[in-house]
Amino acid sequence: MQLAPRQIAPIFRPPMNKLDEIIAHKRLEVEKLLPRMDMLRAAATLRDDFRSLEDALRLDPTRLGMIAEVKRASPSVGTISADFDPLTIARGYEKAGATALSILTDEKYFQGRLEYLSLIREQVDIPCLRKDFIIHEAQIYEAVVAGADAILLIVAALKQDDLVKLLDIAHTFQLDVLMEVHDLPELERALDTDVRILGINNRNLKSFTVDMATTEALAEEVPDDILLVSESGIKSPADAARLAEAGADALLVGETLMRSQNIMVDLPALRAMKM
Ligand SMILES: O=C(O)c1ccccc1NCC(=O)[C@H](O)[C@H](O)COP(=O)(O)O
Repeated sequence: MQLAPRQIAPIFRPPMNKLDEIIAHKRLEVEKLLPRMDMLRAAATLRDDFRSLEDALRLDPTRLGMIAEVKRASPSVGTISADFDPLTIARGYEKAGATALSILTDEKYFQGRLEYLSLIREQVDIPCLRKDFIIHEAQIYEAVVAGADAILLIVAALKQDDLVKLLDIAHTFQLDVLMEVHDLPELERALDTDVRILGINNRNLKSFTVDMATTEALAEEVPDDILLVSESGIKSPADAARLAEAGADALLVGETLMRSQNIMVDLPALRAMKM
């Protein structure tokens, strides 16, 4: 008697969204970083010159704080700046009244470099945030050694245990953390930690849709003592005023400032009156 061949059900794997893809790549980068982790941790403990992002954002009670982003390219729009000069951009932002800088250090997806952070940090006086996808403590030590005053932690990219652990390590180093959320379950997870600076990203990192209503919907749930930063897709003073009205304390703006032809006018114009 001949038996019918066993049917093997095909394994269904949903296609990776961009955030999953970036995180998968970060895991490979972290593997390469691990042999240097102990050395980086030791070097990181020597630093004591951190600039407080939180203090800087609280300094002016009347106007929105501005975290201006040094961003050469992005997955959603491709190349933003063909003749990219990170130091000139950063100095221009500082001169135009930025409260802090966000510097993309991811190479594969944003054409950034860790060296841009070190270079800029030496030449400006405002806090510098390492904008990358941090999933492991080794990246925090690397950020500290490179000169970061703050890092980004994306709730959607981390399990809760890791989120709490990485936040704790950052705070041990006096490194501020911008903790980023995009929806209510992520916000609830963020509020379950010692978060002090909360970013609401108007961009969905899985689909790239951008909607200012994201900040409007979530801001109501954020306690007053937590600094609220609205991020992404901010194009005009009208957008800024809308986000101030929603309760934002600060904005994080990349593409619009990168494309500005007159940063001395355009950057201050986005620093709307706080409500
Ligand atoms: O900007 C992207 O395309 C992007 C894609 C996938 C993950 C993250 C991404 N951006 C990170 C950011 O959140 C923005 O760089 C930042 O908020 C500034 O946004 P914008 O003012 O719209 O340049």
